[in-house]
Amino acid sequence: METFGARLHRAVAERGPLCVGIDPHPGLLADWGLTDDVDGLDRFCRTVVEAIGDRVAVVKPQSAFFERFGSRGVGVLESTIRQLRDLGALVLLDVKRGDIGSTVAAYASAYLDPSSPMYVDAVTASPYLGVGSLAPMFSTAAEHGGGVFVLALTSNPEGASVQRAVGADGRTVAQTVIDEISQLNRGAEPLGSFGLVVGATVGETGHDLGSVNGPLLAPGLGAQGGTPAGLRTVFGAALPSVLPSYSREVLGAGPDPDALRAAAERALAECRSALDAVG
Ligand SMILES: O=c1ccn([C@@H]2O[C@H](COP(=O)(O)O)[C@@H](O)[C@H]2O)c(=O)[nH]1
Repeated sequence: METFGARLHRAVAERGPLCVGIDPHPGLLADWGLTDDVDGLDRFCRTVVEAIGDRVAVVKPQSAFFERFGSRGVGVLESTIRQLRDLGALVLLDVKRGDIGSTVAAYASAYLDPSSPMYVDAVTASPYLGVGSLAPMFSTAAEHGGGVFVLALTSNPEGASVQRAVGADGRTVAQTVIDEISQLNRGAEPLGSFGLVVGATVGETGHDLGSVNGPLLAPGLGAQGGTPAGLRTVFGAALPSVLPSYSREVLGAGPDPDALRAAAERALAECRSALDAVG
């Protein structure tokens, strides 16, 4: 079985280093001339899938925007996931789950077990009940070729007060997360399956991201003010492992599928040149 790290490495080689988020904000539904209901949600997602599902390496639906419509919204999420996977995109569900280990095991079955209706290639996870509490996600992901992206230094300004807090051993919370994920990825080739989330907005991190040997998801580009040029400052020598992620910046170009495609292509070109400028 091919690991998530290997599948991601191949997808990025074939389609380029870009993740596009599906975040159907009420304002975007309105801008697209859609109703703020399940039909509008479904139309929005089908348009995004049609425009980019066969060309973007990773697509990241934001679960919150589906959950707000209850079970029918979750139904749209399930069918969006299926359509994206059929078109060859890797699906990273942004759901930021975390809990005590026995409950994390249930989340792992929900998202990372291929027999689940909500099965995706990877999920985002929150480490604030302890990275060790996420162990069932890591083991289920490893068993089925899935991936987990753990929050380390998030793109929002409020994150720093928790993530940069210093523990008894002198390391920040973020560095503890970085170290534990690096340990999980040790020796993996061509890339580990366990990633980190590090916002494109955080500036120079003062943290060691060089030994992670896994993907570094960089949200916060575009709408939150992060820029491709700024990625070098944030990631330094770890730049080759970065997976830049845009949602509103690309989605705002819709509803015309050609315009959405063009926005994704523009984002990819800018990220490629920023990432290629290493060294
Ligand atoms: O640190 C983080 C972690 C996750 N996100 C999520 O990414 C998108 C960003 O959307 P934009 O429209 O590109 O701002 C959204 O789903 C967030 O929940 C993040 O922004 N920062």
